[in-house]
Amino acid sequence: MSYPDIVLASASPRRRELLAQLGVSFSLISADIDETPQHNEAAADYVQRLALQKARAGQAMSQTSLPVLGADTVVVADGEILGKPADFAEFARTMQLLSGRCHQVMTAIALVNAERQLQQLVSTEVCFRPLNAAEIAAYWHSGEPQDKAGGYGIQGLAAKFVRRINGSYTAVVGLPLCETEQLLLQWQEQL
Ligand SMILES: Cc1cn([C@H]2C[C@H](O)[C@@H](COP(=O)(O)OP(=O)(O)OP(=O)(O)O)O2)c(=O)[nH]c1=O
Repeated sequence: MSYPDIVLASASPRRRELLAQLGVSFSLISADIDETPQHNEAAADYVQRLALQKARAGQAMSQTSLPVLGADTVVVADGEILGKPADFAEFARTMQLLSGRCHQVMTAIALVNAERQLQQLVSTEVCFRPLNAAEIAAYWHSGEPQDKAGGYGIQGLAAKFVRRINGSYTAVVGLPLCETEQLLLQWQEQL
């Protein structure tokens, strides 16, 4: 079965590259939404709400009848949502939380048009070796952490911090390819 043509509602170069790996034909739209968590919002609810909001915003902006794909990724440690670090202090605190232990990376995807919506949540465990203050500072100055959830990129310099993962590597990078393909096929089947 072939995939539908879609619109990817994302400004993330990682998501663009990952989606291209599937061989899906897609156009891009950048949907800016308010990413503030609601009071006491659980991480799984938050990440699913944002993926859906991105897809809906992309759909409204492009006014397309094609399915629009939105995604959101957060790092979760001790139930706390760790988004993109605003400054070095926040980043250093995040790295201290992640150092020498395992955390969850949650990525939600949503595929929508005016009539339908499909959603999926993917949770992956990532385990870091212990990090020292000097390497945390050096990593910040590399420029890699600033635009990434949890302040790290598993596909980049932070690969050396990762002892093991249990789950979907592509979900950690920002778009779970196995589940995205299944969602696209499910969309086609239901037509
Ligand atoms: C944990 C982790 C996150 N990330 C990235 C994936 C996402 O791009 C980003 C999480 O921020 P998001 O808010 O999910 O996405 P985004 O703002 O980059 O893009 P858009 O909303 O336009 O789709 O962090 C990595 O690249 N590698 C990693 O190991």
